[in-house]
Amino acid sequence: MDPSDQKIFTVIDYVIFAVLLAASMGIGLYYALSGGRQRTTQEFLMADRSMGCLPVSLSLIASFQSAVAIIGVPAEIYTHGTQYWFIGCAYILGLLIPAHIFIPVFYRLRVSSAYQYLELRFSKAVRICGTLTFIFQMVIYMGVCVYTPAFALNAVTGFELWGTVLATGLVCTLYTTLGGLKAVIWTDVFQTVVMFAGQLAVIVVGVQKTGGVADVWRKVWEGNRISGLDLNPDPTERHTFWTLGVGGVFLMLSLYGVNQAQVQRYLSSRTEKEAVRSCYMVFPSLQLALALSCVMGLVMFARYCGEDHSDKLASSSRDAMVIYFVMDMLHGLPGLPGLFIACLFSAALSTISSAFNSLATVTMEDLIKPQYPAMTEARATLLSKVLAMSYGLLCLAMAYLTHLMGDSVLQVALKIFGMVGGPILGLFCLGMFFPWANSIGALVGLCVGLVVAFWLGIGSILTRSTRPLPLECSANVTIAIQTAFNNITLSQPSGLKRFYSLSYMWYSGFNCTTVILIGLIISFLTGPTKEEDVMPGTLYPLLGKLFCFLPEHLKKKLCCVTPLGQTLAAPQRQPSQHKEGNGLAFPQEDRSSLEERESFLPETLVEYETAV
Ligand SMILES: O=C(O)CCCC[C@@H]1SC[C@@H]2NC(=O)N[C@@H]21
Ligand code: NA
Repeated sequence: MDPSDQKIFTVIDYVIFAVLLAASMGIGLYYALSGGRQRTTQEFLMADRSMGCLPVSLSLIASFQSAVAIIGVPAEIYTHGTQYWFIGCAYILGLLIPAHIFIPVFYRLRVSSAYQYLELRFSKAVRICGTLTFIFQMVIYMGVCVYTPAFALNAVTGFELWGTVLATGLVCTLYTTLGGLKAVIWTDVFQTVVMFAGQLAVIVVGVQKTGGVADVWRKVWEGNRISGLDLNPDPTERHTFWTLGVGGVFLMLSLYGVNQAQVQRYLSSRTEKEAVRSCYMVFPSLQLALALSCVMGLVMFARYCGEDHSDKLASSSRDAMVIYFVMDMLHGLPGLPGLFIACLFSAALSTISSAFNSLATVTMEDLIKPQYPAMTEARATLLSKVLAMSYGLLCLAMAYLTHLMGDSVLQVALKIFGMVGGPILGLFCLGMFFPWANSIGALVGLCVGLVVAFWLGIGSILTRSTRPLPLECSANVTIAIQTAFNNITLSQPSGLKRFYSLSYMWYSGFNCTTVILIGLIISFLTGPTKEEDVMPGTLYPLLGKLFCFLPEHLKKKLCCVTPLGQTLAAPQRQPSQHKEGNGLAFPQEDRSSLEERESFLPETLVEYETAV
């Protein structure tokens, strides 16, 4: 079946796609005209901190589950087998650590942007560098997210490419600009449901058309697509339990721990407990999303293994082959191709809108407001909307740049997170877990971390070649080819080549560690910070918890838990400066939330608060 010539999309398919765009617009308009009508930045950027854990948890998933995962993961499973599924093991620590370390610290500082933390802990310069790094990361990532669905569809179905990119970009910019974070979160909820429905439809139809579950299982098993637990410790091995299960934890922390898009959702929760609960609720839904995309890849393999389809897709990549598979399964079933298109664009829209909104937030809170503190709410909100619009247009330009990247889109996205998200994670860990770290150490650490990350990333693009598994699905052929492959002992790269061949799944962990090490070394060289000079509430006594077996005097030196009774030197700030939202001082809190904070913050902080 060559889909490009057959009429795939009936009217109903276009209607379903149009309904998705209209529904998203409708939610955007609803929040533009209801509630506070998006008149304050607290509402536009923080949803009035009024959200419940269900919408927040679905929105957390939608933010980093885009068309890249919907297309890239099945392509990954089809090509390399189910090893990638072990990334699910990283979701355990990857969500527990944000829930019990990052969320409490951010929530109790009541900041609007994660990068305000960097000023409280270090200095304004560190905050600005962190913000600019985040903007860089999200703009590139948005480009990949806009481009992926449009390119893949165009390659297979002739679906109008730039018209789609424009329609997606404009609809998304509009409802994000009109409805603010409330609209983004509720459209994310709707779009996540559509995303799951679309993938489920493809799996059900695909299994049915490939001869049923037993047949599919036999083919993927004999096709050597069910990967065992690969405990190979070699860090240059692309996908093993270690690179995915452990390296993936750092990837998850860079996204669900310190990425502004997720931090903003945690901070938009009604209470800290709601925020922690929403983080817990991400786990089952994320596992479901991972399972759906992996099973889709297995069904696709079962359908095509042994047949040679490369002629039909000579030009396009494995990614486009996923769309070919979907259209091959769904054509002739009116409405289902449209449902999958809606699923693809739901995945893209929910990620892009989260990126727009978080970019507008940090630009306002971290770059503009501190320069113009006297700006009125009305002007600040208007400016936030203009920013959301301009980031929308910028991402369309980035979409074109994506055209030039080589790898599979999943690999491109994960490399971006590793190369840029890793150093940012390192910066926050340096601040939260190491009281001695000072601003110079943080700045130099971040810069060196980014330079090394890009040196490694670009080096790997220039030297990398992944070895796909053979596409045969009869056991003996596959094993024969497999052993032949293994017998070609690839000359083990040495020195710099070995450095370049580090698995991209280790980028987050490697770059995070670089920032921490360099940051600590420079801090010690330039005079480490004394723990009493550190702003209370910006440290988490991780070392104290890790080394709880140490004797008390050693622990005191190591882990910054200020013993009870010593009141901290109250930072030289007048109570009048306690302004909500600028994050530069602790806002006056009513007793209730103060009690809530008691459980976590070093006791002395409570004394400090009551003393002030
Ligand atoms: O889908 C994307 O846009 C990016 C690819 C997935 C990003 C990471 S992988 C681990 C975690 N699980 C997800 O579904 N997304 C993030
Ligand atoms: Na998404």
